[in-house]
Amino acid sequence: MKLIVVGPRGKMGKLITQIAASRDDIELVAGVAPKGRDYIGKDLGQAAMTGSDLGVPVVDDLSSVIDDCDVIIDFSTKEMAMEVLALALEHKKALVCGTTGFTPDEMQRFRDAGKEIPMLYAANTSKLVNVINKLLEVAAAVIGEEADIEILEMHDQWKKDAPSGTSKEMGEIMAHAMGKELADVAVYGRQGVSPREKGTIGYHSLRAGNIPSSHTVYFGFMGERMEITHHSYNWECFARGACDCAVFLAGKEAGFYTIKDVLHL
Ligand SMILES: NC(=O)C1=CN([C@@H]2O[C@H](COP(=O)(O)OP(=O)(O)OC[C@H]3O[C@@H](n4cnc5c(N)ncnc54)[C@H](O)[C@@H]3O)[C@@H](O)[C@H]2O)C=CC1
Ligand SMILES: O=C(O)C1=N[C@H](C(=O)O)C[C@H](O)C1
Repeated sequence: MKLIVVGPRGKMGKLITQIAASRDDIELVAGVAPKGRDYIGKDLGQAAMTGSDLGVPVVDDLSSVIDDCDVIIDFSTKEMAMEVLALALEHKKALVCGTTGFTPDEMQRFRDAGKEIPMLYAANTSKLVNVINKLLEVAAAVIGEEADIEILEMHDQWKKDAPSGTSKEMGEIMAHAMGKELADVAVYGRQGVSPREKGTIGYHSLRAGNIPSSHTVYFGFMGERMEITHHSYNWECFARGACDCAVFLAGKEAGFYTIKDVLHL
């Protein structure tokens, strides 16, 4: 499977390149970085610090290399991800997008892309987080209307979006399990009347230091509470999952896929 990595110097792009370079079932064909970076034209192995040259370049123009690949992995910015999506559609290439921070309309463009290309969107590519999502679905269906539900997510100080893509997905899963839409039940920050209406979902985002990613969902009852938590110690779990998603997508029919398809959840 021939792979292009967008943003190979980013936190995720670097790890994805390193993991892809170590796998027998992935052949890297290029990295794509922003114009003006001093590593444009250099070996992808140098840009992503894989420890040895990979014999393929970092370019600043995806369209110049896109026809050489089977799958593109994009963990970049919401602006770049939209450009990548447009080129993937034009060149009929499979795309794994793990970038977060999109509006509902932008998310719909990814779903629509599945009519023309193999498209996999995953706000979180950790296996454990996706297992947690199943637990949340069950918990919300059983106690969602009785509990005070609060999501607390923590990330590094550089993260551009809040709330995290994962917490939005967790909220959607719980809202749907209660037969509702997230937009109708999400409350951001501890504002307004207290206690809050049951069945609503409170959102809290912390940004500090270099915390890779933590998500905790609290289900508060009188006299007891339940917490469902995931902590990552670094970004490797997400990078491994992203490579698994790319291998899964290679050779697939056009369609909108999620990591649940990859993990059989
Ligand atoms: N789905 C998941 O499991 C995960 C998703 N993410 C998401 O991935 C995205 C990236 O996160 P990080 O790696 O932490 O960010 P980062 O800021 O470290 O990396 C972003 C990369 O995108 C590149 N980029 C920006 N504009 C570009 C352009 N025009 N052309 C080519 N490359 C461009 C930058 O050069 C940089 O290398 C964020 O949206 C984040 O929320 C992060 C971790 C896990
Ligand atoms: O930016 C990050 O770091 C992460 N972003 C994703 C998100 O927004 O949920 C996934 C994970 O939390 C790490």
